[in-house]
Amino acid sequence: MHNMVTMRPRQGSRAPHARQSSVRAIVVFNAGSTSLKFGVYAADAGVSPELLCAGRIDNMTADPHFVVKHADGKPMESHAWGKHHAVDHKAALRFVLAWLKTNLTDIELVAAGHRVVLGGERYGAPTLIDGDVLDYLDSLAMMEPSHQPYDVGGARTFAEAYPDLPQVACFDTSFHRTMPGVAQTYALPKEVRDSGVRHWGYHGISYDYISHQLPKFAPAARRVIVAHLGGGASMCALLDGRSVDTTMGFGTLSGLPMATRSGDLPPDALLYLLRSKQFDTTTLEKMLSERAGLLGLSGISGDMRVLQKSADARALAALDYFTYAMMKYVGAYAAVLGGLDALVFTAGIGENSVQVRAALCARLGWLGVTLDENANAAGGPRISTVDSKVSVWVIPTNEEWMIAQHTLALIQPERKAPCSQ
Ligand SMILES: Nc1ncnc2c1ncn2[C@@H]1O[C@H](COP(=O)(O)OP(=O)(O)O)[C@@H](O)[C@H]1O
Ligand SMILES: CC(=O)OP(=O)(O)O
Ligand SMILES: [Mg+2]
Repeated sequence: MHNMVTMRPRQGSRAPHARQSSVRAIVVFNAGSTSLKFGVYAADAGVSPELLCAGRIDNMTADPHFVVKHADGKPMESHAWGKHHAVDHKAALRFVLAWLKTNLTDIELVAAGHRVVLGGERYGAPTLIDGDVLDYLDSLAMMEPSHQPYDVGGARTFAEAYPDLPQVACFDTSFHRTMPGVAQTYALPKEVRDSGVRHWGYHGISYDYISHQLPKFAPAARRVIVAHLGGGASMCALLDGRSVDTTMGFGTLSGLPMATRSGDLPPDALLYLLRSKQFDTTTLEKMLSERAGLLGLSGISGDMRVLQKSADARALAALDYFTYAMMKYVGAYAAVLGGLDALVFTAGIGENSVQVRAALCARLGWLGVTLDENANAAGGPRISTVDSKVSVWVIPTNEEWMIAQHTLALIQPERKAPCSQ
């Protein structure tokens, strides 16, 4: 075990011998739609990546907050920019790098790992990054414009600061390449399917992590649905730990309604909006990704914390719509799986919203789900009663740990990749 990382004193100079005792470490970045998360992990520790400190910049477009914690959860640093201030992903990553450089006296960075949402036809597994890889991943921004540019931009920004360090990209889409052909396909002519219009599926790094955690809690569960409910939200049907279907489709707008993203919308409605000239492709995309979903439905906010506190009927209607959409997919995926053994909630909303978990479970009584209200209020891990036919869990995701594991495995090929934390 390494000692807890130390913070450099704000005033005064670096300890003269800090370099000799420095800990070799990697930094991992996870750029989400509303946040930039990062983790610093020891590079030379045992088989499992050892966290040294972790942090995040949350609510980046409205009220950005920077928080860093030691591995044991003790606060290390916090900073707020103030309301109505926006921090973009490039500025956020630069801020984190500057903070690491200034404040961690005993860390020597040796590599970086990045979450990249879309790996395309070329990458079904994590890869070391070079200029050619970045150019290919950049070219996919045409398919997924809301995360891909700043995911790839993160690797480019890191390379500006540390041009000689290796970097690794881990893809959201990789985990879903186990889906059967029928679930990866849209009913389109071959030349269109061949141009990359297929059901990619996202949040795969998170599902991969959960698939390795769940057996510790529910070893016999074979037919599982995981609900990753964050700023972006999706559900995944897993059979024996492998993805067989998932709600996000070609890009990150489809499937469940999200904070500000529409979720499923019929193609004829999109054509109508373009044909009637209410929107062009740019304004349509902006509306569907920034003004739709829970924000569009409620007219109040896309932030679940705000909606849950509101007594406004529009907020209640938006919450109702959210759990209704989830219920429909649970029904569909129970059919795909031939039944259901376990349901897992994860990510910002899934881990924290007692209300959303209760509302979905209440809709799933027909499937044999019985909620334990006290356990739900306490945050789990098990939130279903002992006699519930389907066990229900709250398991915090850890995409950063998963990326750290892949990054270490690629920069140290002799290292044996463990399956679980
Ligand atoms: N206590 C809470 N109750 C309900 N929702 C919450 C709570 N804390 C965070 N959230 C929701 O979690 C979302 C962010 O989740 P996260 O997984 O971090 O998102 P992302 O990776 O997409 O940035 C926000 O939309 C926020 O509303
Ligand atoms: C893929 C995606 O939507 O990611 P996030 O939920 O982190 O925005
Ligand atoms: Mg996320």
